[in-house]
Amino acid sequence: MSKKFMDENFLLSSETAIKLFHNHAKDMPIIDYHCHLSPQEIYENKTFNNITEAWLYGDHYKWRVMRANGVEEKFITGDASDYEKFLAWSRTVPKIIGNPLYHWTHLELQRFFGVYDLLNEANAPKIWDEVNRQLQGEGYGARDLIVKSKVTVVCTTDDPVDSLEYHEKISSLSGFDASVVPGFRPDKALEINRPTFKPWVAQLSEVSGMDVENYGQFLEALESRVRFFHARAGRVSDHALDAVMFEPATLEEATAIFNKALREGTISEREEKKYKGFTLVFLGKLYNELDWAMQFHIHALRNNNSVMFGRLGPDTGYDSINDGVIAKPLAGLLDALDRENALPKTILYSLNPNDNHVIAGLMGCFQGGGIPGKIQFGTAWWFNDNKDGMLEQMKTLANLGVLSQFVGMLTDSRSFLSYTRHEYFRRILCDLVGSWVENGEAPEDMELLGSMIENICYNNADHYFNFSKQALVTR
Ligand SMILES: O=C(O)[C@@H](O)[C@H](O)[C@H](O)C(=O)CO
Repeated sequence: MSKKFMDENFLLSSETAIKLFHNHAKDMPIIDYHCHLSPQEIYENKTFNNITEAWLYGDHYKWRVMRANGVEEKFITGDASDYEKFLAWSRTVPKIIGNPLYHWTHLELQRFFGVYDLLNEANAPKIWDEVNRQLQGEGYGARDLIVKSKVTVVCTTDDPVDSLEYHEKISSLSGFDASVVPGFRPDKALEINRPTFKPWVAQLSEVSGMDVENYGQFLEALESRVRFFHARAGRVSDHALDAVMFEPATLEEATAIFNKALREGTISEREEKKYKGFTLVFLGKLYNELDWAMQFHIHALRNNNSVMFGRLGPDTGYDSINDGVIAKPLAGLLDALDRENALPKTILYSLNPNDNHVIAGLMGCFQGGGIPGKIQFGTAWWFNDNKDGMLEQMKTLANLGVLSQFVGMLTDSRSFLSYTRHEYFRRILCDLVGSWVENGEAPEDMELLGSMIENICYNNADHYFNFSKQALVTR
């Protein structure tokens, strides 16, 4: 007898898993420590004219499967109407069984709108009307969805030159208890060989109010932005290391490379490794001083379709997974910081599951400082953000490290309806631990296991990130 589709025990295959989820995971609040939500939309409590706005305007996960199902771009990112785009998505959903979007779509319909129908083209008009009726009613603004999802912290992804005006405005809102904190994402400061570098250096000078005519001034201005973020409750950085490039370098070498890049525009691969090596160590030491967590998102292969990149820009569904050597350069980078007793709390994610054991093994080389889970193997990211990817990441972490110190899930999303990904993760986590109990691999000690589950769902992240409860810290 097959289980009912997505019932209250969805993904839970044992009595132990059911108890762990319903008694310990389900009602825990959420710290979403990495996402791409707009602080402005949060501040403005953005409402959605229809479900296409909320679901399809920025979600390249959906765009990819629509394309793979033969939907014309007109109905994805083109000039079709919102209703036509919703119909195109409704035709796609029955075809994506096995993809996590099939579950996420129905979880979001269930949890936010009380709709338990399977979305398809036939019932699309009815669901469109019902969901839009609710969206246009009370309680469906961006902030309402955050509160409804029991989110206590939203950590956005922000460029160092960002004014953070909306984070400041949100912090002065009364009656909105969630903290919306900035995440320091200095990719443009590191990507010295990209055309964005020189204009970004000029922007850095302008927003910091500091001359940036040499590398020393560049580092001073960059530091001023770290402290600007810190004063606004920023406590995490995030780096996209599409390739892990590290070579030890002196200040003089990094200075010469910086000047050459500004003067000539391009530098050699070795020079790039040295520049990134020195700059990442400089930033890592600063993160450590401020007790920030440093995140490395490794091995994305971005913007592979040059025609569509030219037409739509980045983060539009044309990225994939990079491969290459990360073990030695990553070890060198972490060791360079550790040697100066300045390795911050660090979370390592790789888009390439082949890196899982490399990361989980390396993680164990730099734990310490009395900080539980100081070095984290980050939750299954992007193309790994599915049942198999999550299980692989958690089993690898358990086998090579300490699963009970894991800081758990994040949405990494641009949609305010994505918080059900935390529920999805929590169900998979509880089923994994429950399976160990069923097999006699873990004791049926519900107090012990319940505490482990609650810690992974929330308490570990609360302790690890120590986000200021005070939304704006003037320090
Ligand atoms: O942070 C990143 O670089 C990626 O998460 C990127 O933003 C990507 O578009 C994404 O959202 C994957 O979930």
